[in-house]
Amino acid sequence: MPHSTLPHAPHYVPAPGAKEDLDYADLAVIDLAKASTPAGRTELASEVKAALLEHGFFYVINHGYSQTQTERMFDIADVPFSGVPEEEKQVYAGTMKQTGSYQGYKLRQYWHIDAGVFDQLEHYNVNRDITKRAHPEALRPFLPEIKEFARHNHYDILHPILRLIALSLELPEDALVDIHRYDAVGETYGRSLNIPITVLSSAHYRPRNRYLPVRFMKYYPRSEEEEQKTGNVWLKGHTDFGSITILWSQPVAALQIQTRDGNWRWIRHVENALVVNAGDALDFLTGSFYKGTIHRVVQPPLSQQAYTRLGLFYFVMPDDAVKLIPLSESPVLQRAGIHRRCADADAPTMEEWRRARTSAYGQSELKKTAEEGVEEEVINGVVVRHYN
Ligand SMILES: O=C(O)CCC(=O)C(=O)O
Ligand SMILES: [Fe+2]
Repeated sequence: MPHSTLPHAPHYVPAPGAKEDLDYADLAVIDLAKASTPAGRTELASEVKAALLEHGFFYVINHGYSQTQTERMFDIADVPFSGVPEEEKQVYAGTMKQTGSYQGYKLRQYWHIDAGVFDQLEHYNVNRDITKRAHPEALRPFLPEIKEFARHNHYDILHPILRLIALSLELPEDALVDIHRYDAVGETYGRSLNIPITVLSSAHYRPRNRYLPVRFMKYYPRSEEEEQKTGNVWLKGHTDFGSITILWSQPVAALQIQTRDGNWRWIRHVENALVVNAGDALDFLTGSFYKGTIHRVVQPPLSQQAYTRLGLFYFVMPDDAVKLIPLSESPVLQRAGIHRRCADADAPTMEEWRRARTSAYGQSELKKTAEEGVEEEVINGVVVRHYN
């Protein structure tokens, strides 16, 4: 589509880079341009393996979107927040607790953070059903571009990364691609491997998850009182629910990972790069060989505290019917030893895990543990921890 035909979106001006010298994590950079040849993929697979083992976070460059295309997506990402009246936002509010599913807005003050303080961030989750009434009016002109963005994330970024992860486990290249389909409408799958999934007949299987995993997210500066009561934590330490999360790097420093030695380190912004991290589903599928990485969001450093922070994400999950048990065919996992978080017979499907985690998040009662700042809850028989 030539640029002149695109609908106008006000330009979102991001904050300038952080001036402070922060304690940044040293993450590997995966150059996706090298993934076009078998030799390149072999090389990248070992880099991805090292990165997933060390931090569970890495950068991806050469992902196929130019700086201009990425900026345009950030402009669109701001529309649900700056371009939609508050009353209309209420109409499209999601019902996460009731349905265990993200759709539409998560409005501000929905999650309990700590000490009676609720969050100051909004997100807007896009669903696949792009019939007109499903989205606020201001967003409708951009639906074709959002759909194309989702398609690009799925086929041109996610699938190449999943091939590298499969190779790193010495599995057939498409082993993970096969359980992360874009359009899940009725077909059986898992053909290249004896993949541990619940195969439902195509006649009966209709995907219940109608939502594209695209998320726009905007954090607003908080009051001094809120900062104090929460120890500057904006979003508690957690692991993501899915297999991987693709975060489009943005300049406001606030995201931190908990390194394997227990320290919090900042994630540095890299212009037009992606920040990719492993979540619960990858942890289940690899018998904790690739662990979901704990991360949190805190108040930005002084030089960026006056700005909003706009995020753009693709939250990836295996198909709903996939049972989250280890890919025990992997010679790498066999050699490393497989650590199950629960017995295979009790393992949740992705749909069960997604719904249970979504409805509990920020709403459930958490129990303190013996460890300072660590709380936990039990979801589907599996212990889930939260870190302050
Ligand atoms: O805003 C960020 O940088 C991370 C947000 C996050 O961890 C999440 O939404 O799961
Ligand atoms: Fe997260």
